[in-house]
Amino acid sequence: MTRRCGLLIILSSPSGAGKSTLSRRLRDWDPSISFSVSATTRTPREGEVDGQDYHFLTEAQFQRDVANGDMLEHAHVFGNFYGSPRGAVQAAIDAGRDVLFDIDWQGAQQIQNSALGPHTLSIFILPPSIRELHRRLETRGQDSPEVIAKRMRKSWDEISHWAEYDYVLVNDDLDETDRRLKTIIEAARLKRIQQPGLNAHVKALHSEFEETR
Ligand SMILES: Nc1nc2c(ncn2[C@@H]2O[C@H](COP(=O)(O)OP(=O)(O)O)[C@@H](O)[C@H]2O)c(=O)[nH]1
Ligand SMILES: Nc1ncnc2c1ncn2[C@@H]1O[C@H](COP(=O)(O)OP(=O)(O)O)[C@@H](O)[C@H]1O
Repeated sequence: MTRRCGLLIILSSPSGAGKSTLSRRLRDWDPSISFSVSATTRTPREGEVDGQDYHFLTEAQFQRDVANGDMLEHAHVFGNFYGSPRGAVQAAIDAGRDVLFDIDWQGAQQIQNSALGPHTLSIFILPPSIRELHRRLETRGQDSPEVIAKRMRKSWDEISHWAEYDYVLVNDDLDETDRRLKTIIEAARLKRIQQPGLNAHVKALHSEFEETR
């Protein structure tokens, strides 16, 4: 039987709109979803664990991985490099698991345009307002005022790609956004391409039909 290639679930949003929060909730809801731990050259935030939140690399290490073809996609965001290590994604795909990516629009485009494109499910998270986006970055309390200002300046660059995604959610009420996100994933899992076992099932139905008519 054809092996199932899981869904590649891509979440993008301007910084602070809530994708890390939603991504954590998704993984609690279904631990079989494999989170693609990105590599980055940015400095770890307080509480971030290497290998869990990100693989924190030097720029030389990052560029070496890119040159070796070890990044499925990569991009320069807010002055740092970010990329999705290919090996872990391939291992999850080989195990038939869904993979969750928290990446920017550049990474989303690269995966959508690759051979894996037909298996992607892309979701863009919009904030309810720019003012609320700013408030969330401030209340998250993890970035300096300069870093927050930079992310706010760049927010429109990200938002302007909203229409390139399969689904768009306005993350106003967190529980409601979370519920909608799970509904989208449940529906995508029922797409024909996600159920290769259907071919065998329909074949069996056909044999039975021929025998009984
Ligand atoms: N292309 C790409 N973007 C990434 C990757 N990992 C994170 N990003 C994006 O980089 C941006 C900054 O991420 P981060 O520094 O964690 O800040 P945060 O979004 O405010 O939590 C966000 O838009 C992420 O989606 C990756 O592996 N590839
Ligand atoms: N719907 C929401 N309503 C209010 N606060 C939210 C909501 N979603 C996320 N937050 C908060 O906003 C801040 C930024 O969220 P986060 O998930 O870190 O964003 P991102 O990963 O997109 O940068 C966090 O403090 C988070 O708890």
